[in-house]
Amino acid sequence: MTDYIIESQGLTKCFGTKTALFDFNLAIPRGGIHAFIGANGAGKSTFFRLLLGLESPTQGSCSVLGINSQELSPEHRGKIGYVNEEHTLPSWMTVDAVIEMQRSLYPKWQQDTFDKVIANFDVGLKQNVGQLSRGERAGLNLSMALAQSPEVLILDEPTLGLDVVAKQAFLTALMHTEMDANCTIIYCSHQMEEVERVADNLIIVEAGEVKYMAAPDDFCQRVNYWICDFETKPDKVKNLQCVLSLKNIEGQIHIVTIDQPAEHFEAYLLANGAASVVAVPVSLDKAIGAVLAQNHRGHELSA
Ligand SMILES: Nc1ncnc2c1ncn2[C@@H]1O[C@H](COP(=O)(O)OP(=O)(O)OP(=O)(O)O)[C@@H](O)[C@H]1O
Repeated sequence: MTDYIIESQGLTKCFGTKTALFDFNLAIPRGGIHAFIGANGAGKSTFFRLLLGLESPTQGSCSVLGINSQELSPEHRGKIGYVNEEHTLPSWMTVDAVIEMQRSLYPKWQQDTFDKVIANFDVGLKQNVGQLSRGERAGLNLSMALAQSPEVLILDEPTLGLDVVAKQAFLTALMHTEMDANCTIIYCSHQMEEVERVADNLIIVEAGEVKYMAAPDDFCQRVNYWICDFETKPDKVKNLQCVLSLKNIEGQIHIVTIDQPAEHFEAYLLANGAASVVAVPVSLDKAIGAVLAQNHRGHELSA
């Protein structure tokens, strides 16, 4: 039987008249890095807050480590790490005092992990936390979260605002530690190059629902990209359900489809006004971009 470390069933969360999550069903197996992807306001952070028991569901339920999120004890919480974009830490304390505080709170604290990860960042132990740069604060936060030896680590936009070097250091530290510690990492980011680099599994959230869950390569294989010459306007093609996007770029029609066998679709295009059809490889970035764009703006056509 699969060991699911995170599960949700029929999870719904409304804020007044706004529905942030609706019938959100998910089962995440233990281990690996699972990337949450979705447009702004899709419901990702709301799901994390429900998972951590910081909010209560309107309907349905979710669990982490096999425990209903509304019933997490301090001991369970000690097995869950959470890092968000704000990297909130007590600004008046010195770095070594914060580390000492964390070390005393987490019985499974691993000093060697902390030392290895913090070595990627230029953090002085005697500095006040408030004096650290954003990247240094992110590094300190990640080092402490990983040293806690969490079974689940939730990273919600952890690299927001970091420069390229700090971002690389963050990702390198994260990937090495994940392999060592075998914890399950939930990684939420809008940065597709990061997702491409770290994710074993993609969870694409759209308007409060789980839309797709697949390994990155499997997801890419479901998406096709076509460049065609049309003699007439491809209006019929535009409205097909499998078409994620259709754009006129310098007189050629670029079409992205999902879950549509390539040979069938090529024949369909040729039978419906295309004079020529060329299939081009799809990057993960493009595949995800097309899925998110569909929900954002609907299909585009300026033919
Ligand atoms: N406390 C709240 N009160 C009212 N509405 C809320 C509250 N928290 C979230 N929402 C709404 O719920 C929806 C989902 O928000 P959420 O923060 O989960 O999105 P997200 O996917 O994390 O977005 P982003 O990528 O922009 O961070 C949004 O429309 C948001 O305005």
